[in-house]
Order: sequence, then C-alpha cells, then structure tokens
Amino acid sequence: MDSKRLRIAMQKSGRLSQDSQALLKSCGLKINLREDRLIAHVENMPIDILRVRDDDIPGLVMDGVVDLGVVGENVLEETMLERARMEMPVDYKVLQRLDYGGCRLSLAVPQEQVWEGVASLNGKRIATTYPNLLTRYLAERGVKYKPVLLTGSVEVAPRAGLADGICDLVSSGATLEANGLKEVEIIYQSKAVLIQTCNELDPAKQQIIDTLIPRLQGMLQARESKYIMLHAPKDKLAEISALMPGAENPTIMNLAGDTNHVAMHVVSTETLFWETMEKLKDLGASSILVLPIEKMME
Ligand SMILES: Nc1ncnc2c1ncn2[C@@H]1O[C@H](COP(=O)(O)OP(=O)(O)OP(=O)(O)O)[C@@H](O)[C@H]1O
Ligand SMILES: O=P(O)(O)OC[C@H]1O[C@H](OP(=O)(O)OP(=O)(O)O)[C@H](O)[C@@H]1O
Ligand SMILES: [Mg+2]
Repeated sequence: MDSKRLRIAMQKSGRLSQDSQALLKSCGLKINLREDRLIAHVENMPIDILRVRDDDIPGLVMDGVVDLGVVGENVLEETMLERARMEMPVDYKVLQRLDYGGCRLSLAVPQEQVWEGVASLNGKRIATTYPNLLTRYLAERGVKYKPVLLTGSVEVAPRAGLADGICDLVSSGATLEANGLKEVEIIYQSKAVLIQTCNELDPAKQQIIDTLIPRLQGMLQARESKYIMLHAPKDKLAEISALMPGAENPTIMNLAGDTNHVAMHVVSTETLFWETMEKLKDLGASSILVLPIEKMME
C-alpha cells in the first residue's frame, strides 16, 4: 500500500457501511468499490478505504495503521476501556460527530420481570458484547455481575437460559420486543464518529484532511437545513421569521402587482414541521415551499 495515500478505515458491511460510503461520496470522493475487495481506491484523490469489521477500527486508528476511521462511539469507548486495561495506547482525535448510526446501549430484562433498579442485578448473569462499558456503569453503582460474553444474538440469551438479562444496542426496540425483553436502563448513547490518529501526518495527507473536513461539515449542515420560500404579508415579517429557526437574514423580494406582500427566502437550520407551516399560514403566509439543500459552504 502506498504510504503517501490517506488511509480511512470503514465498516465493510453492517449498519454503518452504506451511510459512511455515501457520506464520503457526497464529499466528492469517487470510490472504486468492489464488494470482494478489502481495499477500495479513491480514483480522484490519493485516498485508500480499508473495509474491515467495525470492532477493529478504533485499534487501527490508535495504532496509527490507518489515518482516519469511521466507527460508532459505543465501539470506540469499549475499545478504549479494553486497551487502557491492557496498558495499550488509547490516543485518537475526534474530527467530527456524524448524523447516523444513532443507537443506545441499554440494559434489558424479560418483560414479565418486575424491575426494581440496577441493584437487583447484583450477582446476576448479563449477556453483552460490551463488558467494559457495562462493568464501568455497574461498578459506579456498586453492582457486581457475572458477564456472559457474546458477539452476536445477545437478545436470545435470556430465553436460551444463558443469562438473566442483557446489555445490548437498541434503536427502534423491535429486536428486544421480538425476544420478549424490556429496556430498563440506558447506559450509553452513541452515534457514528470520524476519528483521526494522533500520529504526526505527512503534510500532503494533512492537506487532504483539511480539504475533506469543511466538505463533510458542509454536507452535514446541508442535511439538517432547508431552503424555504413563501409569500408573506409585509406587516407580519418579524413574526413569520421568528417561526423559522436560524432564519435571521431572510432575502425579501417584491412581488409583481402586489404591494401588500413580499416573497421571502430563508435557509432554516431545521426542517419545517406541518404544525409550523400551519402557523405560517395563519399569519397570512402563502405559496410555502420547503426544499432540500444539497451542499453548503459558509
Ligand atoms: N439498530 C441500530 N440502529 C442504528 N445504529 C446501530 C444499530 N445497531 C448498531 N448500530 C451502530 O452501528 C454499529 C455497527 O453495527 P452492526 O450491527 O453492523 O455491527 P457488527 O454486527 O458488530 O458488524 P461487524 O461485522 O462489522 O463487526 C454499532 O456499533 C453501532 O454503533
Ligand atoms: O432496536 P432495533 O431497531 O431492533 O435494533 C437493535 C438491533 O440492531 C443491532 O443489530 P443488527 O440488526 O445490526 O444485527 P447484528 O446483531 O447481526 O449485527 C443490535 O445489535 C440489535 O440487535
Ligand atoms: Mg462488530
């Protein structure tokens, strides 16, 4: 592998892989991806993408084997605790928190069990893939438990008689429900993050990162912003602006043949809910259009 090319580690397949690929593509990277290949070359920039299991990403970054990595904060924190325990290096920099991979690490017990707080887990068997995060959480609360380490299918452990409860990732809660479990305590909230090695980088690599970060931030900002166009009565402009978050400096234009109304264009930092649109209408606004923004640079 060419050491002058920036190396980014990403999950090969799973919950983060599609979104991570899409985000890099939206930053202008042309990724020549072949499903069977573990390294994908970026055609238009000196970047290589390493496609690995998500568990390996924090270690690859902390050991300086890759320059950047995209991983869930849950895996990052778990790896950090594990490596600290083993007295291995744990240095990394968070370059950007991302807007996908949102989930929580939660404790869950069988639905029929009456929940009387974490103290009731004392001496119980808990199945998890995240023993370090779980141990930290329970130790802070004076609870000693018996870990049952599983790397997948954690939710079936109680029914299979392997454990009394579980500690696993939840987003919609459908997997817990399908396995007769209820979420009783959230122990960690997570999203995907872009991290960088603390090793000194070649200036050429640093320059690529300096180009990528504003693009990435522009994409993330654009994704949560909307371009709003509407017609507004001139005497209600302040009230109408106040309903649209982040819309401090709207563009105001005259409307041909109408002296009472103006056209108003606004970049709002949040999407507009139906309820807000209804309030705008009550204030006399009309022709309200909400458009997605593809890219942004301030
Ligand atoms: N239900 C979910 N909703 C949203 N994000 C999730 C969900 N489950 C997991 N994640 C996030 O995505 C990451 C990857 O999850 P996935 O289930 O694909 O991991 P995995 O099975 O360990 O994959 P790998 O084969 O790479 O080890 C998790 O560590 C977490 O940050
Ligand atoms: O609350 P929910 O929306 O049901 O999501 C939670 C499930 O999602 C994740 O697994 P995933 O589906 O990624 O499969 P895996 O365990 O095989 O990796 C996680 O490990 C849970 O099992
Ligand atoms: Mg994994």
